[in-house]
Amino acid sequence: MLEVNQLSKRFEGGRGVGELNFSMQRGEIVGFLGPNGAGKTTSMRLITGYLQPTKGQVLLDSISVHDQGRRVRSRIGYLPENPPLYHDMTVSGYLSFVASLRDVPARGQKVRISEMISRLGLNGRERQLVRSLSKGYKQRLGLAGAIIHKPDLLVLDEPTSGLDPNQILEIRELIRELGEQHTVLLSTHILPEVSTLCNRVLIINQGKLVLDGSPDSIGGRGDEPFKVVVELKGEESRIQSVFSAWEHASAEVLKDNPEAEVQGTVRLLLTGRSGEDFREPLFYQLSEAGIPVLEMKKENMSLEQIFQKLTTSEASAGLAPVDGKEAQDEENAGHLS
Ligand SMILES: Nc1ncnc2c1ncn2[C@@H]1O[C@H](COP(=O)(O)OP(=O)(O)OP(=O)(O)O)[C@@H](O)[C@H]1O
Repeated sequence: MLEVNQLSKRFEGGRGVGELNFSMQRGEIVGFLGPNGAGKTTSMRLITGYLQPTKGQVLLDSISVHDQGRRVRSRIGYLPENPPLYHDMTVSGYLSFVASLRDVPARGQKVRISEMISRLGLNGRERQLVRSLSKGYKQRLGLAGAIIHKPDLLVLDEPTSGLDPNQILEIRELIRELGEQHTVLLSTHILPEVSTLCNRVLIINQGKLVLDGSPDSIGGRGDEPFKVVVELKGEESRIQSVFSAWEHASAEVLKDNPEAEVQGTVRLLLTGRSGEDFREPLFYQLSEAGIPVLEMKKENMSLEQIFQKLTTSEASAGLAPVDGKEAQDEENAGHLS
């Protein structure tokens, strides 16, 4: 549905975004992550046609967002980080203003506005001035304005930023619902938000895309050693001897359970080679040695760990492709040349 090809924007000082390549299928909710200044807002403004690229193109169902602006933009809804709300308007006044701006046919406007009001939980606030709305309700109103023209693609720039925990949950729930009818690209700093809402994650760092994958698959990236944590019953010295020369993995005793000695249990972290799942030989090794297994768990890197790894100074060095998609040219990492 959305194709982003070689999309670049160069600002003075070499900042901006460089050669972004990714596509989105209808119905996906894609999380767009990156540290401050990585290029999320710039990318979103390029994708929505609010900013002209220095190079590259954005196609919505094969139509260029930049060449056929008005025609394509009517199919995109954009909620900027600070939605431009007019504070002296009422809630319904604002929605009717946006509806006209977005070419919602005059005949259907009233119905559409009342649909938006009930869909976004703004009932009872129709005549309230925008300036007197709480931040959470302003965000709801911004979202209502972004979808009033029934866009296919919804682009949300940090939609939960500055909200309190209850408002965050409410807006997240709304986004989840919107994701049932719209394709959503969503930038955020809140990593659990991505895990709970999105079926795909893009990570951008210093203007470059450094990861593209599903939240589940990126935890088990192919370039990481295969790791398993086991909880075993028995004496530590005997358990260690079982693994002292084991061919599949090295073992390290974890001292994270103060009750372990009293319980007569040992927790081990086993680290093997990347891509080699040794759980089956592990089972036979332990059963041969007569050591009961209380728990066995494959260790995946958390999204937080991956984010940190990809966006710190050694960012993007040695990245493996995820979900068959190559991370972008590592030589280009850093500021754009
Ligand atoms: N209009 C502009 N003129 C010059 N430089 C700009 C402009 N807009 C953005 N930049 C620079 O481009 C880079 C990317 O900025 P951008 O706002 O896209 O990052 P971001 O990932 O959205 O950051 P944040 O999470 O802090 O909102 C930054 O280095 C920023 O200073």
